[in-house]
Amino acid sequence: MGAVAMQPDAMQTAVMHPDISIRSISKTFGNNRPVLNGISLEVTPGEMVALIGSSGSGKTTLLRHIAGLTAVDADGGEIEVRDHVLQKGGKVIRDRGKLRARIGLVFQQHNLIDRYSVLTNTLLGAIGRTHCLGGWLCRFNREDQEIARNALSRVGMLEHADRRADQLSGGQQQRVAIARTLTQQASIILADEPIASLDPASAERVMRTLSEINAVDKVTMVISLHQIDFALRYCQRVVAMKQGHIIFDGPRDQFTRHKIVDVYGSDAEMGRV
Ligand SMILES: Nc1ncnc2c1ncn2[C@@H]1O[C@H](COP(=O)(O)OP(=O)(O)OP(=O)(O)O)[C@@H](O)[C@H]1O
Repeated sequence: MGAVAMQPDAMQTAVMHPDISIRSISKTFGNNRPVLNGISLEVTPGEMVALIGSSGSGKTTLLRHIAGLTAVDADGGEIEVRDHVLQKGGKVIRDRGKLRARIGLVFQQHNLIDRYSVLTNTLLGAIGRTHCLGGWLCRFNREDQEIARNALSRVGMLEHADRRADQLSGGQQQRVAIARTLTQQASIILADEPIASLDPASAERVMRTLSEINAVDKVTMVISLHQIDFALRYCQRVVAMKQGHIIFDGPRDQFTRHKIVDVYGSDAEMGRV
C-alpha cells in the first residue's frame, strides 16, 4: 500500500500535542516563599530541553514535580504527562505507576545500587514489567536481559556488565543510569544535573549519549544543567528559571549573552557561567 499523505492540520496536531503539560503550578515548603511560582510549560514529544538557572532557582523541584515525586500546593495547578493527569489539587494521582513507568530519571548522584552489577542495575529499568517477590527478588526474562545488554552496548558499557556499580567512574555510572532508562523503555527522560560532577570528557560523553537517544529514539528530554555551553550545544530549547519563575523559554539561538546576565546576574558578568 502506498504512503498516506497526512493533511497539514493533522500533522500540526500530531506535532504540537505535548508530552509534558504544566499548568500554573506552585510549590511552597513550610512558611517560606514559593519555590515554584505559577510555572507553566509544555514540552513536545522528541524535544530536548535544557533547564537552567542559578542554584536554588527551583530546577530540581520542578523536575521532581514532573516525575510525580513531589506534589504541588493544594491550589497549585496541575501537570499532565502524555495526556494523563499526573497531579492536581495538591495530590499526585494514585495510579501513577503506569505514567511513572514512562519517565526515566537520571540524577547527579545516587543513581545506582552500589553492590549490584552493572547489568542488574540496568535491568532494574525493567522492574515495571516484571514480577518481583516481596518487592526485591526479581526474575528478569530473556527478552529483558537482551534489552538491557543492548542498552549497555548503546552507551558503551557492555564490557563492564559484570562489574559492581561502585567500581565505576562517575561518568560510567551516569551512562549505566541512562542504559537503565533505555531498558525501562521510557519515552521521557528527566535528568537532574547529570554532568555536574564529571570531568569535561566524561560530561561530553554523557551529553552525547543523551543526545543520540533523543535523536534516534525520539525520547523527550528535560535536563537541568549548570554548564551553559553544554546546554546551548546539545539542547535546541532553553528554559531558564529564576526564583521560582520561568524568565526565558525559547530556542537556544535567542538565549543571548544579555539573557544569560538576566538569569545569572553578577555570576555571568564575572564570567563564572
Ligand atoms: N524538601 C524541601 N524542603 C524545603 N525546602 C526545599 C525542599 N526542596 C527544595 N527546597 C528549597 O527550594 C529551593 C529550590 O531548590 P532546588 O533544589 O529546586 O533548586 P535548584 O535550582 O535545583 O538548585 P541547584 O542548582 O543548587 O540544584 C531552595 O531554596 C531549596 O532550599
